[in-house]
Amino acid sequence: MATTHSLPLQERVPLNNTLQRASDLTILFLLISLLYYRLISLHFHGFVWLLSCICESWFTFVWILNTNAKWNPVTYKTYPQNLLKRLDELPAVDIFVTTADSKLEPPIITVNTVLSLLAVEYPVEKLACYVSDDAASPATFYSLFQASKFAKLWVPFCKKYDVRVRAPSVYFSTHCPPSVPSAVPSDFRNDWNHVKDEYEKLRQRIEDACEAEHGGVPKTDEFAGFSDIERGNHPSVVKVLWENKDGMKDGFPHLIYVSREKRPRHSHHFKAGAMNVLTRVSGVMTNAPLMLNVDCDMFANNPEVFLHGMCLLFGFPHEVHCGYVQTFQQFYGGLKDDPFGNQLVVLQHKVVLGIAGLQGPGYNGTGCFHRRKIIYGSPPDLPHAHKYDVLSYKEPKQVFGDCRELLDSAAHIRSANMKTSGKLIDLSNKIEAAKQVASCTYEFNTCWGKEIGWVYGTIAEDVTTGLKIQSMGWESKCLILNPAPFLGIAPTGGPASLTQVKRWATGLLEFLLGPYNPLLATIYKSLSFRQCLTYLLTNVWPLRSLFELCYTLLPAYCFLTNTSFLPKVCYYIC
Ligand SMILES: O=c1ccn([C@@H]2O[C@H](COP(=O)(O)OP(=O)(O)O[C@H]3O[C@H](CO)[C@@H](O)[C@H](O)[C@H]3O)[C@@H](O)[C@H]2O)c(=O)[nH]1
Ligand SMILES: [Mn+2]
Repeated sequence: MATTHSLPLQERVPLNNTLQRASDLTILFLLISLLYYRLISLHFHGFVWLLSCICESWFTFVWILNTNAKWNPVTYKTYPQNLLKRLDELPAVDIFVTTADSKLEPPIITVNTVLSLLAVEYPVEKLACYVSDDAASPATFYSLFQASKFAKLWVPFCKKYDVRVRAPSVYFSTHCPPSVPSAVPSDFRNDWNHVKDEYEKLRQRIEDACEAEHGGVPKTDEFAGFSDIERGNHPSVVKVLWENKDGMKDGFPHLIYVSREKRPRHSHHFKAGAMNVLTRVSGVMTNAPLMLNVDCDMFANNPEVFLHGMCLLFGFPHEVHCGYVQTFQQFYGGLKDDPFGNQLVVLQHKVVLGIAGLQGPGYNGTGCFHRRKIIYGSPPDLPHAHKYDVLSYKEPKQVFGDCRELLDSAAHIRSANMKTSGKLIDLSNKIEAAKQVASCTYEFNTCWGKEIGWVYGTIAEDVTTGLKIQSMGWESKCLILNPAPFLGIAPTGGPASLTQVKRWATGLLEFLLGPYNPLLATIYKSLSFRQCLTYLLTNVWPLRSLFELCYTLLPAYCFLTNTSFLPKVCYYIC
């Protein structure tokens, strides 16, 4: 009989793409033939010919990058039922949710994301949820405080009736209770009505607080420090909203609110800065060996997502094969047929599946499980990888900063220990250390944002951080589930779409020209060559518009100047 450890947790499934390969190669052959013809006949033609030759060379280059990225598509099947037999061995996970603006990201959205995460199927005593609020918004804090009370009702309800979508706003968007075969119908209907009423009250309270913002926040102890808080100028705020004190298995995970210190004229490094603060605060508080981070508008849509993620993280013979697990980014409530392409469907279904067959998907910034030790700069446990280990040539204090609790917790993680101490933690004892590591000046003269943590100096901190990890030799895996693991909100069009695209384009271009260039990572570090080409495919995306625009203007130009940029076709009639 198979022992529980020999049961597989995952299975690699290569996808057949013979037709796709044949058509990609045919197009490549045609492109090269055209280029050859252009080159040998260049001296018979003028400027237009040269310009089309340059554009077509670019298209051929991009086509090669595309073909490489799509060449080896694979998916992974995961077997959480085999993991459930090893429930006691599951590692702890710290969950990070980031929010930055209570107007653009209304607290009710953050609250739904948080509630969906508190209710996932995973041993609750092994989870802690940290919310970073870069706006230091009293309304967000108040909403989370109210949500922690509602969670006492919501989490048991979800588990009792095996609710599939655990974001209450989505679950209660249907007007009548769904049928639950295993429940007594009247019990279920009563519970459903009661929880729905309570959710409505919660929603109303949050709405009122948002309208009033400052005025709507009660003057009780929990809200101390919020009455006259200034968004860009305040000390660190760390508050435990809910502590699963006795490590109760039928409760729900710890919930902690964090708003890092902000001072004018002090660089805060946007989301990367927030993520590094969350890493340190959780390091001194719960120090789980794994971390999941999501944007505040991405709720957990599949309650088993953690179990599936663990199957990939621990389903391979060596840790190097899975440094992080990135879920597919999927969206809800978008426009039909996605006319602006905001939902990234082609990118994910064609390109990302192909990259999954190489060194693995890049990091997308949300819906990703990381090993904490990787964020702390540890290379995979392989003999040749140690030259990139930052700790091997620096004092821990120079790397992590001067906080005893953080140094101890980092040493524990770096010793490759997957187990937390098992002792019950008293979170209130850790608040002072947490505030210290969330201060503006903590990172001075440390490696945060450079060798360790989320990388600074770019708007696309996710791409750079993922590249840095893969440059150490780590592979990653892509988790695709049905129903989708997380669902987010994509801009539907208009200025919001353009702002997002402009930001991504700037970030990707900076990245191509900056020190974290994938070519350098392949030459000097352990990024594989084909993986480097996949990074180039996304990096050159902002430049593509120049060549595409130029090529589309050529016909009009030729028409006006009575020239031609296309080869003449001669027909011989026999
Ligand atoms: O100073 C900041 C700025 C942003 N955020 C949070 O970062 C997340 C992403 O920011 P958003 O403005 O929503 O950017 P998007 O373009 O929607 O995000 C995509 O692109 C980002 C940059 O590449 C990634 O970090 C994200 O995970 C990815 O979903 C949100 O939760 C924000 O609340 C902060 O916490 N602090
Ligand atoms: Mn967003």
